[in-house]
Amino acid sequence: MTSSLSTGQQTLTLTGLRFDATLGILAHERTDTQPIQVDAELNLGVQALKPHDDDINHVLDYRKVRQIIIDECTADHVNLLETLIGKLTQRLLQLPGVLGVRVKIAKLEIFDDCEVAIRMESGEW
Ligand SMILES: Nc1nc2c(c(=O)[nH]1)N=C([C@H](O)[C@@H](O)CO)CN2
Repeated sequence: MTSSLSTGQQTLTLTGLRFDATLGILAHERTDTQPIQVDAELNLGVQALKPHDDDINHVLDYRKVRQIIIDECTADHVNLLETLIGKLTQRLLQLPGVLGVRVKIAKLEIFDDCEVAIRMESGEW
């Protein structure tokens, strides 16, 4: 990694993004939506400490990342959390400038006594 007083390792994070999706193997999970929560970290690599032109067009807009997460997770029914997190990870790795992805997807209403979730780390970290 380049070491300089004018650069740093940058990570874009979206935490606690909640929305409804159709996901799971049970009969009601095929017909009804359920709440899920997505946490995502995108490794943007070494960046200037300050963007040189302060222009939204020259950074990865987190509004776009948020919408991609929602769209990817709500596009189709899938049986497994593992399938969903794989699809989402692949999509986020395609974004410009993204070197690595860490994603966690939690189903919020499966158990009363614990949260159930899956986490994936892929690419460069
Ligand atoms: N490893 C997994 N185990 C289970 C999943 C899953 O996606 N990955 N899903 C279910 C059901 O859909 C669950 O929502 C109901 O218990 C069960 N186990």
